[in-house]
Amino acid sequence: MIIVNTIQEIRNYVREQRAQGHTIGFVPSMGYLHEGHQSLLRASKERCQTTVMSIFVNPLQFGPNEDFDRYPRDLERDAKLAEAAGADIIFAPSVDEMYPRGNGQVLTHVDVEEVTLQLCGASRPGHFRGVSTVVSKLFNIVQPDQAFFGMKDAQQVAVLQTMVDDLNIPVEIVPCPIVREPDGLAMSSRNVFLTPEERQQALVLSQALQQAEQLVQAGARDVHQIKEAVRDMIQSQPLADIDYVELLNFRDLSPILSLEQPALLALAVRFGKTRLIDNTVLTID
Ligand SMILES: Nc1ncnc2c1ncn2[C@@H]1O[C@H](COP(=O)(O)OP(=O)(O)OP(=O)(O)O)[C@@H](O)[C@H]1O
Ligand SMILES: CC(C)(CO)[C@@H](O)C(=O)[O-]
Ligand code: BAL
Repeated sequence: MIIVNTIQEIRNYVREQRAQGHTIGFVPSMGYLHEGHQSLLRASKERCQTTVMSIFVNPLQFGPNEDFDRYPRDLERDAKLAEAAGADIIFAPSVDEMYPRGNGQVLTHVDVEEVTLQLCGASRPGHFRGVSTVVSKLFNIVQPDQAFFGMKDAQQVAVLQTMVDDLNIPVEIVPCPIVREPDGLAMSSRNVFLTPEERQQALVLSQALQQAEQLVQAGARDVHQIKEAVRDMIQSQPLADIDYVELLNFRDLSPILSLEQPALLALAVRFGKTRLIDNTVLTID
């Protein structure tokens, strides 16, 4: 597995691949890889001739009281998992390489409006500004044909799709399905922080989403009623502390009163110090 740390090296590599006529697939990540990341790499490998993965814990998208310092990191382990799933090269820059002005600072930001107002955009102020700024930098550095993102971060996909549309960035955003543990918990690098008891109670998230799917299948259309059923089920677990449960129009994340299709049912819930997100897209058959 080739690992490079500088912008110059990854640019040189991509230039060589392009000279051979290869298309470039790109999987941006913050590392500490799991099967979710590997599914993105496999999707890229299927569709593109060269697959670049970036591993960068981006300080710009973390709030002052969030978990930037304790975010799990293990590049050696990541390199093995990335190689097994088909990555050709890892770009793992330092904070100074990405932000040479120092202290993770930039004077230019990319701000996507409207689709950042709700969900994680509301509960993590500045988060999506950090995401869209670093992803536009990464797109400029790697210049991929296609970029692969997990639907676990459904709002992130909406924000980045809006960014590439509005700024005419020549990359296709490819959303990929959520990968779950056998018991239903959505895979996340942050799952390692859960105590066994929190891990057990966190199963309620996927169960509550499934229950909502069943309610809709049985004819429920009232958004308030569906959200309340999800909240009640999550709150039955004493360690669960709800940040949000929202049901929005899937296309533009605008509020809805009664179920339209497709609709995004998204939630963020804390278990101890660990904040987990999950979602499902509700459709009416
Ligand atoms: N369970 C999953 N299924 C599919 N894609 C995933 C999953 N988890 C993360 N991804 C995707 O992997 C990419 C990199 O995400 P990231 O490195 O932040 O991993 P993460 O596990 O989501 O971390 P965390 O949950 O701690 O934010 C993103 O596009 C994200 O949506
Ligand atoms: C897209 C991303 C790599 C930007 O730092 C991050 O938000 C993530 O891992 O989802
Ligand atoms: N996958 C989103 C990265 C974050 O939580 O900051």
